[in-house]
Amino acid sequence: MPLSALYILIALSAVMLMWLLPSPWLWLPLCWIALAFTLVASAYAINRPGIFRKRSNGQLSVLMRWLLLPFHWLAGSFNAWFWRYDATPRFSKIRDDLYLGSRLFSSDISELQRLQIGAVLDVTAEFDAIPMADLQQAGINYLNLPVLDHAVPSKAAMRRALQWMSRQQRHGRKLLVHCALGRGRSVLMVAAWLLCRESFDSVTQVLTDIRQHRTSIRLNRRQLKFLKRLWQSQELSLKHRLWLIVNPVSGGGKWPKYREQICQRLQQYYEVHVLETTPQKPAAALARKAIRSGADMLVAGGGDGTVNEVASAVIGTDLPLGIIPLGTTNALSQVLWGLGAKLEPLGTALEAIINGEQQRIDTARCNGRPVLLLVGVGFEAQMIKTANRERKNALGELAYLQGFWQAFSQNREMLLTVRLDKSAPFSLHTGSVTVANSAPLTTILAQGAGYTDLTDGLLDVTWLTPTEGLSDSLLTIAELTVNGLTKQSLDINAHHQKAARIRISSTKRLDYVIDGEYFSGRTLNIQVRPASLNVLLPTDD
Ligand SMILES: Nc1ncnc2c1ncn2[C@@H]1O[C@H](COP(=O)(O)OP(=O)(O)OP(=O)(O)O)[C@@H](O)[C@H]1O
Repeated sequence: MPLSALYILIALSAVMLMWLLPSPWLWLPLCWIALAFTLVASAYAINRPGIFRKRSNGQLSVLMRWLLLPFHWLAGSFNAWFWRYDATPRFSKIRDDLYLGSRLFSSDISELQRLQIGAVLDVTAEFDAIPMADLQQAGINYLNLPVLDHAVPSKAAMRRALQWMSRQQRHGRKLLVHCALGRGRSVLMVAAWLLCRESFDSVTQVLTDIRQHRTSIRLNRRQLKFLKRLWQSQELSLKHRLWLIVNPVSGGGKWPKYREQICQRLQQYYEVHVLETTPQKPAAALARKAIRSGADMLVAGGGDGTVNEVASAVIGTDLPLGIIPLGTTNALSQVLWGLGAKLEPLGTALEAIINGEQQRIDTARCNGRPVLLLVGVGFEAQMIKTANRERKNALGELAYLQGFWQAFSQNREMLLTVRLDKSAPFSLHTGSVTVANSAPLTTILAQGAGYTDLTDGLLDVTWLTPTEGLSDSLLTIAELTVNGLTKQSLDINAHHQKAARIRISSTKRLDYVIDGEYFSGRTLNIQVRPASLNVLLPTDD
């Protein structure tokens, strides 16, 4: 009987009991049982492991844990009963660097350490993993690929897990793949992994091989069919699938000039798919499409606006983001790669994508939109408004300089109410406020502290005291420049504070920019998202 049918039967039995038993005291638990099993049955019917809301740290959401408590109780009791009578060892060695096993508990950490396991792939959707802090303390990397019991993962999710396994292996880490009982879902992943890595004549052969090390393995018909289809269509390969999303008009149209060079180099290492943006097909939509198609890595080719849009699709996931700076200023790559971004932007970018390392960086959200660089109110917004596409095409970076100077000389002031974290709101009379997640030295208005840190889990708020006359404005610019060069805050006309949550409001409509794109509104709610984006950086050597 399919599991969805069994669960719906349990739900119906609970409803029947409610009808048969007159006691209202029993209605609440029976209602709970009926609801929990109906939800789980629907998730099984349409293969949606997301119902359990298992997060990337392996923990289930508190709400779903409680809502589905009757199901968890049944599943947990069944597994406990099964383990009691099952003679299969908890962990079976399949290869020197590969183990297959059943559900893990915190008490298993010492055994994992004894076996020198360095990475755990958990393919359950319905159970909490060992707390991340315990795994980290034991030096064990963790990935969850949520799959429902007796079901199969999506092809894209499976490819990502295989890439992760490949990375763990490259770093010399022994792998343990586990599900609840170590018989089905985890076997599917181990078989797929071995088919990628070694040479076999058939799926049956690889399963026979695994069975020699763990006799109790048992793929159901659906899992077997899934594996055979992947094997026959030659989709079990470890060549990374890279989606390059390019804005062809960024930087005055740099893409047509470099297209061949970029594609030729990347194709030596990746299966490359290119998608070009149009005003109707924005980069964010193309990035989401790439993820649905099974991308292992996304690369944004364009200016900071394009990078921001592509990043919006991968923030909060493990998918790595590469950047090819084809824009006018390319502020984010300046922050990430330092001088390399200016001296040899293309070479540095390709090197990072091909041989680079992944690093998690902070991002932020402003009024529901992602922020990689900064949110600017006042001068920054005026500057971006002046530096429109035509001016950027004609003048390049000078367009920004022209806009910056215009904004400073017009010196329009605003009256704002600002609240930093939980402190009391204060009124601010100013020409410029920036809230920066990251800003290179050239983003002068964000140099209140003289530097920004992409990994501190905080945002840098810089605001300027109103100036009177040109000489005063020049002194403010000089102060911000000195801050940036010395990484110190002079705190004369430019003031700075760090915060994780910022609210800026005004009685009038405000123009503001997010990563160089222009918006307007009365209130800005900005919040940092620590370590939420996985970017590719060149290695030190
Ligand atoms: N095919 C296209 N034609 C015209 N505009 C486009 C196209 N594709 C994307 N855009 C627009 O381009 C803007 C993003 O540009 P992007 O930031 O990548 O480059 P840039 O402006 O040259 O660089 P920088 O941000 O460094 O100044 C977005 O507003 C987006 O809507």
